This record gives sequence, C-alpha cells and structure tokens, in this order.
Amino acid sequence: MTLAPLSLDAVRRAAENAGLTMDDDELRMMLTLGQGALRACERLDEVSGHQPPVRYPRAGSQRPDAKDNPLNAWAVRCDVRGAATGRLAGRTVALKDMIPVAGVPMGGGSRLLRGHTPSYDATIVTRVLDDGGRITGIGTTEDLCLSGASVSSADGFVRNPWDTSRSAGGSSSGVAALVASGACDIGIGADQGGSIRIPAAQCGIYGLKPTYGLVPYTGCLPIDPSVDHVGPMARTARDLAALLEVIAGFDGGLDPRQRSQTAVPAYGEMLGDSLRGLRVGVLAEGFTADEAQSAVDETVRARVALLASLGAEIVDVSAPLHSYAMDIHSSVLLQGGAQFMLKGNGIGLPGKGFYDAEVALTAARGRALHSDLLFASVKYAATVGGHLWDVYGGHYYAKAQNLAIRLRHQYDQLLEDVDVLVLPTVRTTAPPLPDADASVVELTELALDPELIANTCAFNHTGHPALNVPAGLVDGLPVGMMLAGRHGDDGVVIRVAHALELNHGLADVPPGRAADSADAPLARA
Ligand SMILES: NC(=O)c1ccccc1
Repeated sequence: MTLAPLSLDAVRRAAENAGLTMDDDELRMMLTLGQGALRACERLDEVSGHQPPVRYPRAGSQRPDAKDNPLNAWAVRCDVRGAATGRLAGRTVALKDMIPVAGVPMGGGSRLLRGHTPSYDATIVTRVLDDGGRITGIGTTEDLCLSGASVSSADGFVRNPWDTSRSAGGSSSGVAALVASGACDIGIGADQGGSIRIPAAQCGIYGLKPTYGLVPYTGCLPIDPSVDHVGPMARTARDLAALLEVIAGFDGGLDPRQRSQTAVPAYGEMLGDSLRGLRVGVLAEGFTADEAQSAVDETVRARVALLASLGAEIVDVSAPLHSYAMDIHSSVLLQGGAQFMLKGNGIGLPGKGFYDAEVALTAARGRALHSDLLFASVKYAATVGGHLWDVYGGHYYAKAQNLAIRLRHQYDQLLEDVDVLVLPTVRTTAPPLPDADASVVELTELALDPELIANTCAFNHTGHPALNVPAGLVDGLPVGMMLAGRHGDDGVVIRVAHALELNHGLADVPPGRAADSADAPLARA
C-alpha cells in the first residue's frame, strides 16, 4: 500500500499520544529518523513474507437462506473438499467463525471484521483437508468470542437444537448446534474461558479444550495468547479422538503458544472399554452449594458412579484456589482482550510466529468505523479492561497470571494421585433466549453470566486438557460433565469418555436427529 508521508504535525501528535514533551528540534530529529522507518515499510511491501499455503480448490461461499439455517448456526456455507483419503475421509466439518479459510468470509461474529476474507488456510484447516475432511461451512460465533450464551453475534441468536427457544451456549455456539443437530459430522471450536465446553455441554456433545499449545492456534483470531485454545467438537468420543489426532502437533514455530515438539499420540488407539486402575478425583469446589441447582450436580454424580462401575476408583479431592479462577479469568480476559485483541487489532501477540497482516488492517479499520456496533461484552473489555491496565499498569493482569501458576500447581498436585478430575462443566442448563427486542442489559447478563464459566475458565489459565462429556438430561436439556487431565494426557480424558459412552449408551439425541451408529452401545444405562 502507499504510506502517508510523515509530517512534523503527525510526529507531534504521536509524541503527545506517547505522553512525551518534545521541542521542535527533537520533533525534527524524529521526523528525519522516521524517513528510514517508512522506507523499511516500503521495502516490506516489495517482498512477501511467510504465508500459509492454500492447497485445495474452493468454489464460492454464501450466507444461507433462513429456511436452510433453522438454528442460525451457519454463518457461511462453503464446500472445500480435501484429500480423497485420510483419517477424516468423507467427514463433513464446520469451523468456528474465527478460523481462517482462504476465500471464505471470516467475521469473528462481529462488526469489527465485517467484509474480511482471509487469503490463507489456518494450519488446522490444512491438516483437516490433508486428512480427507470436507469443510461445509462456518459456524456462527459470539461477538469476538466474548459470550457464554448465544445472544451476541452480529449474525444473530443461535438456537439450541434441544429446544429452539433456548441458548446454544457460547462462544462456539454455531459449531456446537451444527454438530449436535447433525448438520455436519464434526467441528472445530475455540476456547478462551469455556467457549468449546459451554456450548458442548448445553448442546449435548463432546468438546475438548486440549492441553495448552497442543493444537496450533496459528492464524485464528486471538483474545489473549495465554488462554487461547482451539479444539475438536464431535458427537462421539471416537470422532473427537480422530479429529484431535489430525489437528494436534507442532507447526514449525508459527504459533508462539506452542513450546513443545513432542509427537502426537494415536488417540484413537488409546480407546478401550475398561477403566480398571484409573483414579478419578471428584473436585469439591466444582460443585455448587446452592440447592436450587442440585439437579445438574446429581446428574454428574450419577455419571461418576458409572465410572466406578467400569473399574475406576473414585476419591474426593479439593483445590481451594479453584474458587479464584473467575477472578483470574476476569483480569486476564478483560485486560488481555483489551490489549492483545482490541488495541492489538488481533495481532498483539508476543513472540515469534505467523502474524495475520491483513486482519490487522481490517480490525484497525473496524475499530475506527464500527466500535459503537460491537456487543456490550466487547465494549466492557475495551473500557474496563483498558481502564484497569492504564490505571494500574497491568499490575492486576500480572497478579492474575501469577496466581494462575499456583492454581496450575494445585491441580498438578492432585493429578499426581488421580488420573482425572471431574466436575460439572456448567452448573446450569441452557437458559431461554430473550425476546428479539430484549434490552442490552438483559443480553449482557446472559452473555457474561458467571455461572457459565465458573468451572471451565480455570483450565484455560492452567492449560490442562478439559473435555465436556454429555452426562444426561435435566428437564429434557443436556448436562455436561468435565474431565480434566494432566498436561499432555488428552488421550486419557478421551479414553474415559469413550469407555463411558461404550458401556452406558450414546449421548442422548436432540429431537429430529437419528442416533449415530458408529459407536453402538454395549448396554443402555
Ligand atoms: N471465549 C471464551 O471462552 C468465553 C466464554 C464465556 C464468556 C466469555 C468468553
């Protein structure tokens, strides 16, 4: 692009913005030095940097008609066919609307990125296509992923397939509703505080927030690099294992979140029907003290009893810092979201790796033009998160990060004795969607309801793998059980889920969808 020439006035404004008092001599020196910096930018426009490859041809994409989108769960339809063979051959895949697919609009559920079309495929997209997957569309996401209920997307409410008057959960609302309703086979979501597991729990499917850094986040829209995860969503534990196997693993240093190059296990081969020798810790702080919500707790405890029937040993455990997870989460998401996602225009990441140069331009433009059209939860991060960082200099962001290290150690200590921790994923079932003319206050209370993330957010900050497992129904609505494991033990939590599924029946099925046959139950619970 053509850079605007640097003027003395521009330098003076920049100095003011940086809180600097400069006399004219100093300003003129900056102007002179600045010519070199501009020339460097021009030279960067002459060459191309690393760009992830686009390997498979793709036709057009379009927003579906309302009649073909009953849950409003598709943001965009497309059809990108990958390799003819592979571990996902013939499987249809939906991706959350913040995972770039070349040539397919990516909106982030937000006015911020309106009109943006990526020119490259994310690493996880290439991996899905290389292994035979067929991407049939993009799932609606909440506005910049900042909502646990399906009420905030610029594309409108997403409806829960179990009861279309209810929330699908968030922020991977569309993918969860699509997978649960059978509109696609599998999907990939993103989770910075529970955004895979909350909608998975409330739509009755499997959803894994993998070990931090296991699956490359490369190219996907961040909130804060310390909590960003992408992961698989599926109707069976076996499908989930297959998808994880395909998307996990080091991508050559493009994602600064990845610190290890360890080989990816064959998760599918770790599955079995016995849990003999497994030790399960029931995390006391994960269960509510409130009698009114005890139906969810009881449903989860009933599933835990089934684990025992498969040979697992059940013990009660406690992590007192678990109750601080929400406070860590509040500081990191609001301030990190303000710094990295918003001020950083989606590329404010520390460290080496691939940066989406185009999304930076789109987001900066979107912030200048459309900030007033963002959902209130995004405005909350921008205002209060920005305020906290400015006034306290990031002190409380740093304190939150440091407490997260202690929280991790507390779970690690428990996980020396037990193999998995178990707790309800969300302590409530899906709430009703408000009327279309509901107030912003009402929508925002739903989106940011602390009940939704009280349990899930802890593991974003500690990095442990955490999986939602469908655990039964309360008043006809799905309830999820969360299994958390040691760092790198994603295969263990999936194995536990699979054994349960195999011995005690498939997840219940929402109205209008036939049961899967892939993992036929041995016996009904
Ligand atoms: N992105 C998230 O995981 C999230 C979930 C719920 C509320 C806010 C953020």
